[in-house]
Amino acid sequence: MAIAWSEKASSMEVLAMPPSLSPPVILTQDELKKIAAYKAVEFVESGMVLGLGTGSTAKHAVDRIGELLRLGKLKNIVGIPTSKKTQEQALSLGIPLSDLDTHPTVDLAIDGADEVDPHLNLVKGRGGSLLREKMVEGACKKFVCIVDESKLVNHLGGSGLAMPVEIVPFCWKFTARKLQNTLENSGCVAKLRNGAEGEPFVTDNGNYIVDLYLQKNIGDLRVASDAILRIAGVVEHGMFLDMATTVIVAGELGITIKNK
Ligand SMILES: O=C[C@H](O)[C@H](O)[C@H](O)COP(=O)(O)O
Repeated sequence: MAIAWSEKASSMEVLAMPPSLSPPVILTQDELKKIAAYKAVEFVESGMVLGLGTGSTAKHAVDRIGELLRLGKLKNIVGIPTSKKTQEQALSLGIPLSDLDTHPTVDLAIDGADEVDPHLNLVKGRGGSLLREKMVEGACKKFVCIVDESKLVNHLGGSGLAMPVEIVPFCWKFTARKLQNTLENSGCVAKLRNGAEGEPFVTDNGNYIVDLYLQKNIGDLRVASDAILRIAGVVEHGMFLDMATTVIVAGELGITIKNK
């Protein structure tokens, strides 16, 4: 399956696992995430402004950057975190932080994804951080996405899991209904995301998330994106179209690097 997906690569490199991790050792999903993350950090150079992603995969990359800084192997790094959680992690590791107001151009961002299609389009935001991620990764010269092979899909929405949309809390049911109606040809079901104790999940920006579940292919992604963004009440959606410049996939056969 991974090979069929790789055939769409504009440029692709398949790397063998390090000897210590070669089959028949069965790696956990978290170990695969860590392998992808460490590979991505090899792209980091001293003096860079870095977008620091959010989620269980990006966490490994942030840990590694902190470690290399501590060892003196990286110097003069400035990180721009994509969530409050990543901000806390980076601060705890002593990574100097900034923001897009001060550094409007980011050299490199490293972040995970929930889905990756054969054209390197992504679904992001199942952790709720899609807005800040899209702002930071949209300001990057290079965006390296890191995933384990379970994230590969034939088309966005193809996992059957959530396609997140950040919306304002005001009259959220109205906005959720509009979203569902807009994507009705895809058999869309829109559900408000709940957090702890059944309360609505609230993003770092004070907004809600509506998760879209699509029973059919969404079709033209640009058309769907534009239609979603035209709905008043929508802040941003989790489709990251043409944003990743590189995707690093860690799987049981090794690491695959796909470049745009
Ligand atoms: O909002 C969360 C982010 O978009 C994450 O990058 C995405 O959900 C992937 O997270 P994970 O690496 O934990 O699977």
